[in-house]
Order: sequence, then C-alpha cells, then structure tokens
Amino acid sequence: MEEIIIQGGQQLHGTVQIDGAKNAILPIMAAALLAETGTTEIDAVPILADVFTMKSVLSALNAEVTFDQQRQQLQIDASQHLAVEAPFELVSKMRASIVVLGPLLARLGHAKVAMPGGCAIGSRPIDLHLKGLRQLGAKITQNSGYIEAEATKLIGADIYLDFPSVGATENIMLAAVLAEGTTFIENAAREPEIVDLAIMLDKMGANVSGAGTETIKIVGVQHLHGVNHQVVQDRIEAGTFMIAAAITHGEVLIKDAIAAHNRPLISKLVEMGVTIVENDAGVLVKGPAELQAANIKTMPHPGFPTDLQPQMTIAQLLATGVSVMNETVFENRFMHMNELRRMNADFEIEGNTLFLHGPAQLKGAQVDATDLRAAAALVLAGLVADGETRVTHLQYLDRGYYLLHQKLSQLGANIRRSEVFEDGAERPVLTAY
Ligand SMILES: CC(=O)N[C@H]1[C@@H](OP(=O)(O)OP(=O)(O)OC[C@H]2O[C@@H](n3ccc(=O)[nH]c3=O)[C@H](O)[C@@H]2O)O[C@H](CO)[C@@H](O)[C@@H]1O
Ligand SMILES: C=C(OP(=O)(O)O)C(=O)O
Repeated sequence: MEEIIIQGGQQLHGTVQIDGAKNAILPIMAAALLAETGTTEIDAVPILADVFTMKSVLSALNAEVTFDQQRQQLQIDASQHLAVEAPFELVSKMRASIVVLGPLLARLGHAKVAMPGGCAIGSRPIDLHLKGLRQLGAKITQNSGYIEAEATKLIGADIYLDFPSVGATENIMLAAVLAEGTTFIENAAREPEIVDLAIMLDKMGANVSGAGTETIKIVGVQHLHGVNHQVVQDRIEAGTFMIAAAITHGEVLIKDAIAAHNRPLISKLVEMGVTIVENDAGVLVKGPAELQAANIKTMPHPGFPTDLQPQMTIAQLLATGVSVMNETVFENRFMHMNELRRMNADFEIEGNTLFLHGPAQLKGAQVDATDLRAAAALVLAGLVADGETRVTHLQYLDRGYYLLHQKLSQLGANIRRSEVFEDGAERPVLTAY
C-alpha cells in the first residue's frame, strides 16, 4: 500500500510552481471534440489521474489523443467520425466525464453517456445539465444507466440555472456553441475555469461572451477548428500551498499565482493574521506566529471555494478561538474531520456547520483519505502534527495533485511517499505514473 509519511514540525520556505488546473483541463479536453478540422494542442496539462481518465473517454469516442508527459502537452485530433457512446467503465471513474454530453450532441446530434454515480462528497445530480440541453431542443431519455440525448438541430435558448452549477454551465456552453441562434445562460457559474473554457472556445471559432459574469451569451456558429491553448493555473493547488505556508509559520512564494482567482482565500488568511504580498512574481505568503479564528462559508465563485474547505479547516483548527465552517455547496464534505479527530482535533458538527476549537495541538496518526481534498487536508495536518502522520488511500490525492509530497519536500517538509510492505519495508515512490 502506498503512503505519504510526514514528520511534522518543519517550516516551509521557498518557491513553488503550480500546475495547470484540473477543473479547467477536463472541460477543455471535452471541447476538443468539437473541432471538425485540425488538431487541438493543449499546454500546461497537469499529470493527474483524471486527465488519464478523460483521455480514455476521448479515445473511446474515436478521437486520437497523445499525451507528452515530459512537455505536459496533449494533442487531440477529433476530425474523424466520432462514436456516440461514452461507456460506463470510464464515466463511473470520474463524474466530470459527463461534460462530453454537450459536445457530442452538438457535433453528432446524438450522444449516449453513462449516468455518473453519486460520490462521497454529495449526491451530485445532473438535472440542471439536462434541463439546459432540453431547452436547446434535445430529447433526453434515461435507460439502463445511460443518458441518451438526440436532436436533429439545436436551437439557441434563454436558460436560467436554478443554481450556478459549474458542470451544467460547461455542458450547455459546449452544446450551444454549435446551435442555431443565440443562447443566454443566466445565473451561470463564474469560476475562472469557465472563463478559460470560453477563451478556448472563442479561439476555436466560437462566439462566447460574458464568461466570468452571471450571464453568458453564446452566438452559435457552424464549424469549430483545432487550436493551441494553455491551461489556466490551478487556483486550488495554489490555495493549498498558501494554507501550507500559513500553518507552518513559513514563507512561500506561490509562483505566478493569480491573486484575483483566490481572493476569498487570501482575504480570510489576512483576517487570520497571515501576511500576503502580491507582486509580479506571484503571491508571497508569510505565516504568523499565531493564527486567529475566522468564520467561513463556502459559496460558488467568487465566494469561498468548497474545494479549499477541507484544507482551510486545518488552519481553523490551529487558530486561537472558535472558528465556524459552513459548507453550503456539497452535503457531505466533512469526512476528513473524523480522521482529524484521531489526530487530536476538537470540533463539533451540526448539519452543514462545523465548529472548530483552537488552537489544536495535532498528534501524528495513520489516517485514510476519503476524497481528493480530504487527502490534501490530511497531508497539511501532518505537516504541523507532533510526530509521524501516515496518509493512505492516495488514489484520491492523485486525481488532483501531481507529486504534492515532492513539492512540499522541496519547501523543507520532512515528507516522503513510499510503498509500504506488510513487514514494514518501504520502497520510495518517485512518480505517480
Ligand atoms: C471537474 C470540476 O470542475 N469539478 C468542480 C465542479 O464540480 P461540479 O460541476 O460537479 O459542481 P456543480 O457546480 O455542478 O455542483 C454544485 C452543487 O450543485 C448541485 N447540482 C449540480 C448540477 C445539477 O445538475 N444539479 C445540482 O443539484 C450539486 O449537487 C452540488 O451540490 O464544481 C464544484 C463546485 O465548485 C467543485 O467542487 C468541483 O471541483
Ligand atoms: C470535487 C472535486 O472534483 P470533482 O468534481 O472532479 O469530483 C475537487 O476538485 O475537489
């Protein structure tokens, strides 16, 4: 079994380089299916399990995909005849594969995609994706675990989302770019990854405006072509390192970090006593001698991101006083807390609200990751705990962080990733793939 093993207590110092965003590359790979001519070349591709899963989904759909890991570059040629069906074995591995529904429907007039299951952090229905595609004229049926969408022609529509769902906004954008006429998505998601997708689509020949605001306008075009695109930096990975610097009393430059993408996190860290310097090189984070308690509520962007909630609870646990964390986006995203209790954390959960009593003196323990950001939170806890922490179930971590342990080690953490055998012997793991 692979484990990340940490001896807590080291301050982090230095500069860290952040990879391209997982939540941007996945819809961008789906967008490449829309290019009837040319090859799509994507740079700054993060080397993540989810990228390999999406690569398999695109290959199953007959696109030609090559991934040069050395150069972190993907080449996708979708000019040939595509298949309509994204199989269950792949879709069930990763919810985000549902975003191939929109482009397949737009390109082929027919798509069959396995229904993504619920997952640990919440039930995650896709009703808003389907409602939007229906409004564009698709006939949608659900049979034997598959969603089938058909349309002889998609027609632009005014679509209001009950909630600014990231995936629904993306799926609708990816279908509406080839629809006849104009589509407005109101109460659209405003995340930076939506903006990155719109930039990519416009380069492909689409006409998308308003991404990053609550109304996105899409004027349909007849044809899209392959382009070159560089994926935006991962604000969640950047934020994870900002928290790591803050809790270890460290001083870390998050190279080229886009402060505007992490405004809600930066503002909370400042409230907790962290010094933040924004300059041309990126964002410099200096942890204080003592963190102060702060109350946080997760919200769709530009609110505090749910994907930084588990990591931020570590800073709250270490802060002096009682901090509150209110999770409003997913209904089951406090699973890391049970593991933290074994590390001496003091807290209560009431519904979707967490009360954290600090400052905690965390103690090293063996802890199991339950999902991607829980894994990151447990690694952060290990950095500040007394003694040794061992984090297992690293397949979750590999969905969203490439070589987190190596980056932390370069900043001075005492951390390693090893395959640990039954007799306790260890073999170092240098790369995840
Ligand atoms: C690959 C990717 O980009 N993943 C991100 C994306 O997920 P994802 O796109 O799945 O997240 P959504 O914004 O769609 O979901 C947010 C909330 O809306 C609900 N909902 C969503 C769609 C729908 O049709 N009906 C519905 O009720 C969900 O159950 C959830 O409670 O945004 C989330 C919220 O910022 C992030 O945590 C994920 O990291
Ligand atoms: C919840 C997340 O991702 P996904 O939507 O891919 O499960 C995440 O990145 O924290």
